Amino acid sequence: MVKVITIDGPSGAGKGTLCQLLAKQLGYHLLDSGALYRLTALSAEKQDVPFDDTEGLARVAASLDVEFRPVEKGVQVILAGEDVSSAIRQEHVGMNASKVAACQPVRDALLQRQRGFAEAPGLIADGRDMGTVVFPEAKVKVFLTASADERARRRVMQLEQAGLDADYAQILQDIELRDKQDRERKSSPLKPAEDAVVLDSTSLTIQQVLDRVIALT
Ligand SMILES: Nc1ncnc2c1ncn2[C@@H]1O[C@H](COP(=O)(O)OP(=O)(O)O)[C@@H](O)[C@H]1O
Ligand SMILES: Nc1ccn([C@@H]2O[C@H](COP(=O)(O)OP(=O)(O)O)[C@@H](O)[C@H]2O)c(=O)n1
Repeated sequence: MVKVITIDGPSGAGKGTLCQLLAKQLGYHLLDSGALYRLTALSAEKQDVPFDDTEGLARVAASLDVEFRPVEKGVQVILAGEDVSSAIRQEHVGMNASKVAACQPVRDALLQRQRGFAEAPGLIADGRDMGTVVFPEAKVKVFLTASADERARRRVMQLEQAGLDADYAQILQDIELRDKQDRERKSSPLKPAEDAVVLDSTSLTIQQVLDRVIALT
């Protein structure tokens, strides 16, 4: 049985950072499911598929030509031969990802692709519905949170470090809107699985978060 550890939670809680560290420490594979929704949004934008065209969006999701290439500083995301690692991290792409992610046919189109990442010796799965829908049998499930203020502060620092523009008030507003959309949608809403451990990282360092999750494994 492949071991799966699911890390779900809202934007900026520290999921991506934690998952990379866990994957490295445990020697497990990594699934960044949010990247698949971001790629669907970016591809739809490139192909002029409107965000209310459910069938069109599902076709885009089903036909994503994507490669996750491990590099020294994380993972390079290649879409149809083009490096879109930075492009998919833009705030507007995150917002559009949240729109396409509310569409059940898109979620259906991505489900098997996500499950395919579960290979020996194990998988760290990062997202919103990893513990509730995609890997409900996972033995270790974490729901990572932090206050909206702290998450916006972290995102501003992250974007600035990547040389991108970042306005705190705008980012806080975007984070709160995306939280609301993700929590209130009918399809796979953002919520802790019943058997998830809820971890609030607001006043924890990255190392403290990592230690607490390692202790659960
Ligand atoms: N516990 C923490 N304390 C302070 N900063 C953190 C913590 N966890 C993550 N960060 C930083 O916050 C930013 C957002 O983290 P990220 O892992 O991308 O969040 P998510 O994947 O949940 O959106 C990153 O720059 C990361 O280094
Ligand atoms: N398993 C997942 C992962 C992401 N998503 C959607 O994709 C968007 C972008 O996810 P992400 O994990 O890349 O976002 P951040 O937490 O990095 O801001 C989220 O706001 C969700 O709407 C989802 O619906 N289900």
